[in-house]
Amino acid sequence: MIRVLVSDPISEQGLGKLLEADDIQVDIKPGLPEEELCNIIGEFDALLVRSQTKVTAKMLEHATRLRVIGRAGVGVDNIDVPAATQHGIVVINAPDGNTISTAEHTFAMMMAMARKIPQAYASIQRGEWDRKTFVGVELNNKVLGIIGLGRIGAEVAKRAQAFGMTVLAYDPFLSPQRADSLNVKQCTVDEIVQQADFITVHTPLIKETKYLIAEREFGMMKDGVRILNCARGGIIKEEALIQALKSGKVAGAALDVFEEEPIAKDHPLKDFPNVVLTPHLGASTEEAQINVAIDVAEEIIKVLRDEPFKNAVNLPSLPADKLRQVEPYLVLGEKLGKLAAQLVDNPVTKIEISYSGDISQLEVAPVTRTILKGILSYHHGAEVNFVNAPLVAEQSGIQVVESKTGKHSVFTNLIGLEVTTPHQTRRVEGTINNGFGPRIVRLDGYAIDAAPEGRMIVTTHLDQPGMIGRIGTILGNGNINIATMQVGRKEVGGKAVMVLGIDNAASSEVVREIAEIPNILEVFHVEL
Ligand SMILES: NC(=O)c1ccc[n+]([C@@H]2O[C@H](COP(=O)([O-])OP(=O)(O)OC[C@H]3O[C@@H](n4cnc5c(N)ncnc54)[C@H](O)[C@@H]3O)[C@@H](O)[C@H]2O)c1
Ligand SMILES: O=C(O)CC[C@@H](O)C(=O)O
Repeated sequence: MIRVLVSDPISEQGLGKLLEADDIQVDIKPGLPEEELCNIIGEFDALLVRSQTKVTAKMLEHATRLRVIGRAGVGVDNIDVPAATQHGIVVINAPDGNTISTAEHTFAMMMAMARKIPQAYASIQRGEWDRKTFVGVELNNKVLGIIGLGRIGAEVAKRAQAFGMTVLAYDPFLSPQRADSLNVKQCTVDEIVQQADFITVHTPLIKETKYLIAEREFGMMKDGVRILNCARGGIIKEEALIQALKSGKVAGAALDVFEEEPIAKDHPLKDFPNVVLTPHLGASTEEAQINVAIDVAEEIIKVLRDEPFKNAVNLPSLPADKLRQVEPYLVLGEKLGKLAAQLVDNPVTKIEISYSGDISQLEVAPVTRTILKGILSYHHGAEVNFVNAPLVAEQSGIQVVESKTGKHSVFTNLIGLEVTTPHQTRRVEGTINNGFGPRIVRLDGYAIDAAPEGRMIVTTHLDQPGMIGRIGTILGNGNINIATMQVGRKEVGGKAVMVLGIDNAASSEVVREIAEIPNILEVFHVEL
């Protein structure tokens, strides 16, 4: 039985598909302390979290069965993603489900700050009727600077234009076409901070965005600027904001997120009458919580059932149609990797992968991963998988070179794989042959045609009369049936390659006997 642990409060309505699956048992245990999570995590195949559970490297040390961590939301900063990758655990998120909620919350915060609504409400609650203190500003004709124009930033831009604002935007991945289609003016961060009346950030919190807005940027801003953060605490430096509020440079701030959450009871930001604070509520709508739970539950089921999934944050993301196009090559790639690994000694120092013909037009990153997995799992064991194979290669100091060439002179599609160790370089090539599926078509440049499956005896030898017969006799004496045979050579009497498909495993004794035949150069017992 597949077991899933839900360790944060997540909409049960959204989790429907997981809860209804016959082969999946779901344990809902929100709020467990780290110690207890460490004790039980080893029993689960999947972990589903929101933002409270901290998925630490320490916890992952105990997660011996875990295949996937699902985050019901966008930000994965509560998950140690590098540690998950190291353990070969897929991390998926639900990036779309709370976009509108967070964009609307940003807007609610902007309006609340501009019109001092929370302060006016608090005054009414105190029994006052004060119509002088709470004079606000209009959004109309103001300049809004958006830093980070992804899903949420773009929705904020649309709403701002409906309110008559001019929108400036900075995002390193913003194309001029996208900027045009969203009717925003592309600017640098410096231009934004100098020109905007309102500034809002919608980036993830990463090395490049930590303290993106700090003392220097506040110093460049217009007097009376208003600041919003509904993304992550730490993109705007709180200490610098506090100083800018004190000096009067900043006329208002609206914050949903903080450098430390929950904020301290005596947090200085609470003391400013012109600051509006909410406790990380951007995604807190009924709709968003159902949406993210549905999205993440569906994705977790796909990962657990080995079906294609799309929202992994530690894998190259590929739309489903593109993934379908490369699917046949995934099997071929892994088999070529396994074959090459069994034909070379250790340590592997370089892996060169070339894609020719049809496949060179496709997104090959997943194929490269399966090739690396095929090679590395032979030496590193089951802990190497699709998720961590590139990392294991890097950590092992293996140089990985990927290239694409156009049409191939012989094959409509071809994957070439060259594996180098300090003592040798070996090249295997494979194709997808319409009607015949994956085929190994060359070994060290010798033409062969073999299905990459089952057990094989692979030899290199000198092409001389009687070689095939002698090998056949040894295998026959060992009660090993030959299912298929392929011999490739370049010239009569020269070096040749033989690939024998065999029905049962050959003992090391049998392999040694073959190796002792005169003019046998190498013999390998291969299992694919
Ligand atoms: N308050 C909440 O409850 C809440 C809810 C959802 C999301 N969020 C936060 O909002 C963030 C944005 O969410 P999204 O769905 O729009 O994500 P997204 O990935 O669609 O957009 C993020 C954008 O930031 C841009 N970016 C990256 N580095 C940048 C940099 N150095 N400078 C400027 N832009 C940069 C990216 O190119 C991308 O376009 C999330 O990372 C999450 O932390 C908060
Ligand atoms: O789970 C939440 O409510 C916060 C979600 C939000 O910060 C996110 O990154 O998706």
